[in-house]
Amino acid sequence: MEELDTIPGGDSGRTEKARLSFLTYDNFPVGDVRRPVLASWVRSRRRNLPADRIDLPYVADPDLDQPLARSADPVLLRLHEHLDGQPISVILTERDGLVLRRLTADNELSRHLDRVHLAPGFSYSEQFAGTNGIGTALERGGPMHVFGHEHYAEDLEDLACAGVPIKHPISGKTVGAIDLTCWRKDAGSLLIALAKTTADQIRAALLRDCTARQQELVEQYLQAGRRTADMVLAFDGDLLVMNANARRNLDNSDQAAILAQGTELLTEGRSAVAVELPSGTRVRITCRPVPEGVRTTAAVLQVTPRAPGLGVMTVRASQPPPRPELPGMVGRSGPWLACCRDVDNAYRAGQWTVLSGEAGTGKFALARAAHQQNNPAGAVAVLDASSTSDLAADVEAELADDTVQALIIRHAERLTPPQLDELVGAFYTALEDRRTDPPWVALTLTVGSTDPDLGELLPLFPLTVTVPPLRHHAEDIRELVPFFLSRLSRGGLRCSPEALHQLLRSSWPGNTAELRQVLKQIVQHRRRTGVVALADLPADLQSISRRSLSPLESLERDAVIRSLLDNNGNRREAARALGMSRATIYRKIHDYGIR
Ligand SMILES: Nc1ncnc2c1ncn2[C@@H]1O[C@H](COP(=O)(O)OP(=O)(O)OP(=O)(O)O)[C@@H](O)[C@H]1O
Repeated sequence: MEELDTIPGGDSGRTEKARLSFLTYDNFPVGDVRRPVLASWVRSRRRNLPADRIDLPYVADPDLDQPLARSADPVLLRLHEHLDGQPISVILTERDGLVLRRLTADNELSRHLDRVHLAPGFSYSEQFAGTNGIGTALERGGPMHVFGHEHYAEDLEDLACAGVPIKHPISGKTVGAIDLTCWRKDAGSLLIALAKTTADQIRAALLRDCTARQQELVEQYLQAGRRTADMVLAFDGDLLVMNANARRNLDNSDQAAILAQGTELLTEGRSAVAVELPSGTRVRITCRPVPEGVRTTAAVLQVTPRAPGLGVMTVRASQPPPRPELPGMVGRSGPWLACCRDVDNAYRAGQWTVLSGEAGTGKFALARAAHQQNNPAGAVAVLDASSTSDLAADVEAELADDTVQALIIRHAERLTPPQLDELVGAFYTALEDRRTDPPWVALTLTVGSTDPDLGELLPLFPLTVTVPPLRHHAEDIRELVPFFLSRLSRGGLRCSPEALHQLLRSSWPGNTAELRQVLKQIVQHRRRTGVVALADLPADLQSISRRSLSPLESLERDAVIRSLLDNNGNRREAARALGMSRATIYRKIHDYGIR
C-alpha cells in the first residue's frame, strides 16, 4: 500500500498534465503518476475505451437474492447510517464489476453518479469503465483508490473512489467489491481505510452466514438420514457429504450425475426427478434446498432406487445435457439445441421435414448438417425453388437417382400454386417408381408473420421444425462471432468485448446470415488481423440502444420486425398494419435498434 500513501491530496495539476500527455502524445509519464494507475491507463487504451466520456452497457438487473448481497446488506446499511448524510456513496458490486447496491444520502452526488452510470445494473469493470476504484481494484485483486484525473474517463474527474475486492472467507475467491465514492474535493486517505474495514465486515458476515447455512445443511442431512434408509447426500459449493449407503453404491460418475441433477433441480426450483444413472441404476432424486424459500446453492438430496418399468430419464456420464454435435453448427442455447435435436432426430427417423423460419436463420445449413452428421459419405442434392425453372422435373430426377441419400429443397415459399401441384405429382410418381428406401427430404420455408400455404405438399412432410430467429437465441452470438471471424479471416481476427457487447444488442432482422455478412464486410474492408473494435462496426450498429429490453418490449420489437418483413421494409405499411402512427414506428425502429 506504499503507493497509496504517497499521494497526499490524491490529485494534482501534475496528474492532469500526465493524463493529457499520455492520451495525446502516447507519453508514459513515469514518476508523475502512480504505477498501478499508469498500468491501468495502458490497459484501458489497449481496450480502445473512450477517454472523453463514460459509455457503459446496462448489463442486467442486479440479483439481490444471492449470498453476497444478503450478507453485505446489514453492513452496508449500518455504514450508510453512520455516514449520516455525508456525500459518500456506498457501493457493492459483483466480482465482474456489476453494481448490485448503491446507497447515497446526498442528492447532488446521487444525480452525478446516475449521470456516469455508477448505478445498479451497470458494470464498472475496467474493461468497460477504464481506470476506476471498482474495476481497477478487481483487476489487480487488491485495494485501489483512484482520485480525479487518475480516472481514465474524463466524466469521472470530479470523483474519488476507493475500492476493495471482497474475498470469500472459505474458498478465498473474489466474490465482489465494496467501493466508497465521493467528490474529489472531499477525498482523504480515510476513504480507503473505511472501504477496507467494510470489506472485512462483509467477509465476516459471509462467514457467519456460510457457517450458519452449513450447520443447517448438516442438521437437515442428519435428519434425512434418520428418516430413511435411502442414499442421502448434502452439498454446498465445494462441500459434499454422503451417508454410507451412498458411498457403497455410487461410483464417481454416478455421484457427479446426481450432483449435476441436484444443481439443476435447485436452479429450476423443482423438487424431484427420475433418472437412469451412468451405471444403469434407475433412481428418483428428491431435492430439499437449504435454507428453503430463498435462492441457494445448498441442498440435501435423497436418492431412491426405482423399479424397472417406471419412466426415467437417462443421464450420461459426461454430465452436460446431450448436445447434438451437428457439424459446422454453432450455438448452445436451449432454443437452438432443441431445434438441432429435432432436425437430427427427423433425419435419423427418415421423417420428411419442413424447416420453417425467418430468412437467414440457418434452415438450409441445419438440414445439410443433419445429413453430414448421420450420413457423411452419402450424396445430398440441393434444389432452390427460386432459381430452378422446372422444379418438379428436377425433383423426379433426383429421386430416381439411387445414390442420392438426402434432398433439400430451398425456398418452398416461392412456389406458385400450379408449381406446388406439379411438385406433389412429381413426389408421388417418384415414390411409386423408386426403390424402397427413399432419401430424406427437407423443405426450407422462409416466413414472415404468416406461414405460406404448402397445400397438398404438407401431408408428405409430417414434421415442421421452426428454426428460431437469432434474437431468440442471442446468447449464441458469443460463439457465432468468433466462429465466423476465424473462418473469414483465417484465424487472424478477434472481437473486442465492447464490439461483441454491441453485436449482442442488435435485433438482427436478417438473422445469422446478416451477422455473418456484417463480419465479412469488416474483414473485407476494415481489418484482417488484430481486434475488431467498436469503431470497426457499421455506424448503424454502433448506435444501437444499449439497454436490456423487458419481455414486453421484446414482444413489441418482434412485432415491429415482423411487420416490416411482411411489408418489405415499407415503414408506412408496417405502421398501418400495426395500427401505429408513422412517427411511432420510426421512434420504435430507432429505440430498438432495428435496421
Ligand atoms: N448456428 C450456426 N452455426 C454456424 N453457421 C450458421 C448457423 N446458422 C446459420 N449459419 C450460417 O448462416 C448463413 C445463413 O444460413 P442459411 O443459408 O442456412 O439460412 P436460411 O435460413 O436457409 O436462409 P434463407 O431463409 O434466406 O434461405 C449460412 O452461411 C450458414 O452457414
